[in-house]
Amino acid sequence: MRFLATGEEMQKIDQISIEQIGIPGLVLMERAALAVTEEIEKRFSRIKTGEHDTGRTAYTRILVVTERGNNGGDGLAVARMLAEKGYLVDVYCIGQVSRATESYKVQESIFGQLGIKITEDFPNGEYDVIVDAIFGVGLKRDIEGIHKEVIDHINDMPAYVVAVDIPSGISATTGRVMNVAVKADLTVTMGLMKVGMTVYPGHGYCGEILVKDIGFPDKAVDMVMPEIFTYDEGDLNRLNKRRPDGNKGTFGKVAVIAGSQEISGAACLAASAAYRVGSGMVKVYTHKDNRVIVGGYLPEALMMTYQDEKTAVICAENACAWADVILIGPGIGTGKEAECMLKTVLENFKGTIVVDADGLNLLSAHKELLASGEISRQTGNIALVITPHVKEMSRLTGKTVAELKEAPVRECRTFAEAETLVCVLKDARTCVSDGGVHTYMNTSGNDGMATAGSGDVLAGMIAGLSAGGISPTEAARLGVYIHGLAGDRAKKRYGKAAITAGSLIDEIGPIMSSYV
Ligand SMILES: NC(=O)C1=CN([C@@H]2O[C@H](COP(=O)(O)OP(=O)(O)OC[C@H]3O[C@@H](n4cnc5c(N)ncnc54)[C@H](OP(=O)(O)O)[C@@H]3O)[C@@H](O)[C@H]2O)[C@@H](O)CC1
Ligand SMILES: Nc1ncnc2c1ncn2[C@@H]1O[C@H](COP(=O)(O)OP(=O)(O)O)[C@@H](O)[C@H]1O
Ligand SMILES: [K+]
Repeated sequence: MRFLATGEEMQKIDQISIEQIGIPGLVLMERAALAVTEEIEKRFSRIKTGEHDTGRTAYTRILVVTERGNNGGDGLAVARMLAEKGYLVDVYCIGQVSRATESYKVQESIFGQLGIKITEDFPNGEYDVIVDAIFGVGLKRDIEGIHKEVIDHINDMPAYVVAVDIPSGISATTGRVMNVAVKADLTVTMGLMKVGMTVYPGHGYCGEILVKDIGFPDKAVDMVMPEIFTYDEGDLNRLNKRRPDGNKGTFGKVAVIAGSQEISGAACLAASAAYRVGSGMVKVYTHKDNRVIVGGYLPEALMMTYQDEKTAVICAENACAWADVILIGPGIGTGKEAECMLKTVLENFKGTIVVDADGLNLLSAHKELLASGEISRQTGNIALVITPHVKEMSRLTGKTVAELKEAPVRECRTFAEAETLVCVLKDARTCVSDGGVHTYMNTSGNDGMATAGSGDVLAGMIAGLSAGGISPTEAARLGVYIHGLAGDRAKKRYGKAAITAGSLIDEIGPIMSSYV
C-alpha cells in the first residue's frame, strides 16, 4: 500500500520535514536535484555518440527552464550539477513570480559564485534535453501570459523533456491541465506519487514516471496521513490463503443474478470471473432462454431460471436462502422481472450484495430501494457494494459526468458515506470508498479494458472475493486492482486493442496463483 499525495498534502509533508523535524530544505532540494541529474545522465551521455565522424566533439545540450519557487530552485541545482559534469547547460528563469523563495535565492547565489549565467530571454539554441522546473506542487491557478507562452514553446521544441516533480501546468491534486501544461517524456517526482499524476488528463502529460526517495521522513508522511492510497503487487498478500482442508462450501457460494431474455453473455462472464477468483460454488439465476448458452459456456455453474415475474421472485428468494454473496445486475434489463428480483434481494438478503449495471439503473429509478437494509448496513451485519461507471453514478447521484470527473474521490466517498455502502466508481482510474477517511485509487489497468463485458468481469470478481471471506471493502479494492493487473497482462499478450472481457478472466489465475 502506498499513499498518493495531493499538492497541499505534499507541501505539508515538505513543511513538517523542514520546520518541525528539522531537515534543511536545501538538503532535500540537493537530493531532488541529484535524482533528476542521475536520470538525465543515464539517458544522455555528456558527449553525444554517433557524431564523432564529423571530427568535432558534440556535447549534449540542455536547457533548464525555471521560475523562482522551490521547483525552480530544484532546477537551478540540476543545472549546476549537469554543468559540473561537463554538459552544455543554459538556464532560463522566467522570473515573473514576485518573491523568490529562500532556497531559490541560495541556489541563485551559488550560480553567481560559479559564474554561471541565468538568461532572462528564452534562448534561441537547439537542445537535446529541456528540464522543466517552472512550477511544482505550488501551482495554484491557471497559467496565462508569459508562462503560457514559454510552455507552448517548450512543447513545440523537439527536445526530450524532463519534468521536475510534476509537469508544469498539471494540478498535483486533480490532474487538471491549468490552461496549459508541459508534455514531458520523463517525470522525476519527489517523495510520494502525486494524485494528479495518476489521474487523467495529468497522467498523459508525465511520460515515464519515477518516484524518488529524497529523505522525507515517514513521520512527516504519517503526520499528514494522505487521504488517497493505492496498491501494488505486495498487496496481493491481502488475499486469503486457501485452506488445505477446505471444501467447496468453505470457499464461498456466489449467486449471480444476471442476463435477460436478449442478453446471455453478462451472466457467463460474471459467473466465470467469480469462479476464477476462487469461489467454491457459483449459481446463475437467469432467464430460461439462457439455460443452454450459460450451461455451454460454464458447465461448472449451477443454474436456476425464470420466465415471468412470479418465477423471477422465486429465483431471487432462492438466491437469498442459498448464497453467501449475491451479485445482481449485469444484463438483467430494467423490466418488471428485474425490478422484483432487485427488490426481493435488497429487502431480504442477509449477506453482501454487489449491484452492477442494470441493477444500478433500477436503483436510480427507485432510489427508495437504497434505504432497504440500511440499518443492518450501519450495524455492519450486511453490506452493499455498488460498481457504477461515471454515467451510472451520474444517474444515481444527479451530478453531471463533468462534475463527477472533476472530483471523483470526493464524490465516491460522499455517496458511500451518505448511503452506508461501498462505492466502486469506475473510470480510467477507479476509486473505492466505504465512506471512511481513506479512499483507494486504482493505478493498474489500461484503456484496452474499455471493452464490453469488462465491468461484468469486475463485478464477478468482487462478489467471488467477498464470498471467499474477504471484507466487502477489501474485496472491492483487490478486485479492482487484480482486474487492472489482468488488463495489463492481457495487453502484453494480445495488444491493447485486442483485449476482450474473456481474455481478462484468463489472466486472473496466474496473477493470484502464488498468493492464495
Ligand atoms: N520546500 C523545499 O525545500 C523543497 C521543495 N521541493 C520542490 O519545490 C516544489 C514546490 O515549491 P513551491 O512550494 O515553492 O512551489 P512551486 O511549485 O515552485 O511554485 C510556486 C510559485 O509559483 C507561483 N504560482 C503558482 N501558480 C502560478 C501560476 N498559475 N502562474 C504564475 N505563478 C504561479 C506561486 O506564486 P503565489 O501563488 O504564491 O503568488 C509561487 O511563487 C516541489 O514541487 C518540488 O519541486 C522539493 O524538491 C524538496 C525540497
Ligand atoms: N481507459 C481505461 N483505463 C483503465 N481501465 C479502464 C479504462 N476504461 C475502462 N476501464 C475499466 O473497464 C471496466 C469497464 O466497465 P463497464 O463500463 O461497466 O463495462 P461493461 O458494462 O461493458 O462491462 C471498468 O472496470 C473500468 O474501470
Ligand atoms: K515542473
